[in-house]
Amino acid sequence: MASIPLPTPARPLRIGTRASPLALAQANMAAAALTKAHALDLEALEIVAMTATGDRIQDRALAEVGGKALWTRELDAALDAGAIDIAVHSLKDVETIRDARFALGAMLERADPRDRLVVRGGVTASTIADLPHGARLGTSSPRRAAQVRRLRPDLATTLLRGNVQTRLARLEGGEVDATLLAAAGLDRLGMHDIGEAQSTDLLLPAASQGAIGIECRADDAATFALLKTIDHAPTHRAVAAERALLAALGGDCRSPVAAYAHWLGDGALRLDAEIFSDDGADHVAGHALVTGRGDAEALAQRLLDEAPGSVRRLFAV
Ligand SMILES: NCc1[nH]cc(CCC(=O)O)c1CC(=O)O
Repeated sequence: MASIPLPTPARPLRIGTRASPLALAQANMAAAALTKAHALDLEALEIVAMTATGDRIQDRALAEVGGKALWTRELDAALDAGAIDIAVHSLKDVETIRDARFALGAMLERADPRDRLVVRGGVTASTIADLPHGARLGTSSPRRAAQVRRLRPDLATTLLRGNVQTRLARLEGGEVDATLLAAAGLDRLGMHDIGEAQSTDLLLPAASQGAIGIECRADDAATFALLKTIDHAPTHRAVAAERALLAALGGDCRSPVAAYAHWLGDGALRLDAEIFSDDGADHVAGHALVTGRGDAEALAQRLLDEAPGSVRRLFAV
């Protein structure tokens, strides 16, 4: 570790992030991990915030906007140009197949991977099953929409976009009766009391949910070595399995896919996955013990083999 050149106030490490409050909180977590691991001077790190395409578009479903890398394009360009040294991402929003110019040096320890159900004032429900008949649930996630339609075909799922604060404001404004948000995001914003966590048995999370990934340029060996020192290996291996499954399906964060890997008491890694048709009417679920990429890919293939056409048609395999 002594051989890794550390950033200094004279040559600070520039940490690139999106400018949303959640992204900034995550960038500060990455900075804190580096500071703690290496007793760095605070001025040895510099946060560089930028707006992503996905942050600018608020009125349409991102699935409709199309195109790739809605959350990463600006950070990728800055990293490639040398304007920043590392980029901190909500890994859930990052494409599974990345340009070879970038290397994922670290994942921070995963936070609570669950979704929380948040209801507006005047509605009482702690689970999806409790929601009043016909309630309107807003989400921008095709996965959450499909899961909710499957559990509660009577609910009206509508589009609700924007960052966490915007969604909560629109919920309180009465636009919808309920929404689902990642516990990790709420907690990182200090909103520990907002919403009720939903069991992963009923509502399997998205691949990478709750995981923060930190990338550097693939040819920047010193920064890669620095990131390695704050990598949380159990998180990295679990999340890599989820991402391998999603990649094998040809999916991304806009696909109706849920995948969650967690460590069992005996040291084995169990990967659970579900894939849905758009309307949530059809779905396939399965799980496997995984020791590497191949096992996750095999589970993806098994799910596709078992899936009805309505589900299979969504995936590019
Ligand atoms: N797609 C938006 C997004 N990307 C990551 C998070 C939460 C933080 C995380 O999962 O690590 C969120 C908000 C949400 O889904 O509620």
